[in-house]
Amino acid sequence: MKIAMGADHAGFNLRNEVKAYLAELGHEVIDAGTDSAERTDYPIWGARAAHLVTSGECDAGVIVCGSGIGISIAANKVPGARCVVCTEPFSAEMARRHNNANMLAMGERFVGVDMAKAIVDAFLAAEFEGGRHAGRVDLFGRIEQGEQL
Ligand SMILES: O=C(CO)[C@H](O)[C@H](O)COP(=O)(O)O
Repeated sequence: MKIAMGADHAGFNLRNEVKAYLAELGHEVIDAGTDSAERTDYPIWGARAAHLVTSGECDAGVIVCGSGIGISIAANKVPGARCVVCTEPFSAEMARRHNNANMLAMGERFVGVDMAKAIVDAFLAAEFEGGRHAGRVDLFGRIEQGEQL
């Protein structure tokens, strides 16, 4: 798969670890930055990674900040992004199976490297189930269009 990545300063180290892991697994990583551990603003990197996914350039995204929260909020402001913060693998699996999540966010201050790898494995292995879940995911798009459900 082609995977977009992004991180702020607080997610920089974990992003690098996960990036190397994804490459080991044979995935192609497009890194939206940041490029150093210098303090920066996570919305920039979440949005840049999200645009790589929603444009179709990448198949999925993995983004990291201190908690995973802020960068996921930023990513979810980009129409078409469905980003979830996960601290354990089962949430990552369910986010794919039921919610068709296309981006995973994690917090370097919350999860260690081994847990992050397990979360990524679960996220990438799971597939959207469609069926009754498809209509619900379609509603996300209608909300983005400004529709009041
Ligand atoms: O987790 C985050 C956003 O949700 C950021 O990484 C965190 O807020 C950065 O904090 P600081 O500037 O104190 O390093």
